[in-house]
Amino acid sequence: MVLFALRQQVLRCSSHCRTWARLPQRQRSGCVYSSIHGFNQGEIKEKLQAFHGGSIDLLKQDSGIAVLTINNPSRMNAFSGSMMVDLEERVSQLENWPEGKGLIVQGAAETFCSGSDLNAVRAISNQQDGMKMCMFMQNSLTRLLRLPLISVALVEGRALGGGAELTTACDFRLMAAGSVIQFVHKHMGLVPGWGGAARLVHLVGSQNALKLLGGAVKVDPELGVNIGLVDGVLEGHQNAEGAAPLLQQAENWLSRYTKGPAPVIQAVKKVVLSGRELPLSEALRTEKDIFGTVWGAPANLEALASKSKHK
Ligand SMILES: CCCC(=O)SCCNC(=O)CCNC(=O)[C@H](O)C(C)(C)COP(=O)(O)OP(=O)(O)OC[C@H]1O[C@@H](n2cnc3c(N)ncnc32)[C@H](O)[C@@H]1OP(=O)(O)O
Repeated sequence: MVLFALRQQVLRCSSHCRTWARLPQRQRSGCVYSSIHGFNQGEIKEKLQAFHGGSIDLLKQDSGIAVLTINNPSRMNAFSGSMMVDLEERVSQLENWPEGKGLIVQGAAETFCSGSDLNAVRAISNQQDGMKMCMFMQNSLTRLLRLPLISVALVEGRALGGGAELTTACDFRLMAAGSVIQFVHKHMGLVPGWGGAARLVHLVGSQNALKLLGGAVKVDPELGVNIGLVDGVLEGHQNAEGAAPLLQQAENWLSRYTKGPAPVIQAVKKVVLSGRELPLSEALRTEKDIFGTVWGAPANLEALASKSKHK
């Protein structure tokens, strides 16, 4: 049932953009939790809104690459409750962006994100609220990862706790020299709850995931690359002499994958997503359907007419 829903989601968010946009949020979101799991999104949103501070800012650019900024510098970009709600809204905006091809997730003011805001955590430290927050963030980060955009986390400074989990909700991770990703949950008497452990196992394998979580290991760029968590290392810090600004470096890095028409780039992400999440026979059927959305479409006909050679 869940797999069928995912397949439908992958398809719907592909070719039938207008139909997709008309569907109720609940149906088109690809959420993990809904009312059948006893999850009431409106209720937890209202609760989270009470813990304000900071924002999640979205800039959609003509290049088809959007920049999502975690913006709460006075708390090292920790996620307040209202920022969790903001994130869910920004993800909805990105789900409805037909021209979109890529996404960069960064932190403001030279650091990535220090996880959930400990003031909010203290206020909702009871079991029930904790579970609701966990489900809310899992839904948002799952939808982020399932966007039909190629996404990259640009890690500068520290990505701690929930911030480390957020990096795993992107397709790729780039680290600036001197940066650290650290799943500090164990030191907080916790384990990841925003889906970070499940995604980490997929990214680096269970042995490495156990080491990173069990040892709350500080992952620097070199270790990150060695274990396959990190896809590239960027030169210097923002404004370092001689180096391009980090965001520019990340855009350059990403542009090799986002070059081309949006429907084709989105289809690329969708076939990989279905291969990643569905059993083989389901993934093959989904791939066939996604193939159907690009076969004979303008980009395909244009390429055929130009008799292009791939030398
Ligand atoms: C399922 C989710 C699990 C989680 O995410 S649990 C949260 C995990 N994160 C943490 O425990 C981070 C705790 N903070 C730290 O370790 C340090 O503040 C950190 C990030 C290494 C930065 O250290 P420093 O450079 O020395 O700066 P600092 O400590 O003076 O911090 C500057 C101001 O930012 C605040 N801050 C940093 N991280 C925060 C957070 N997560 N929640 C709330 N406030 C946070 C910190 O309290 C300080 O504020 P103030 O200037 O004292 O008012």
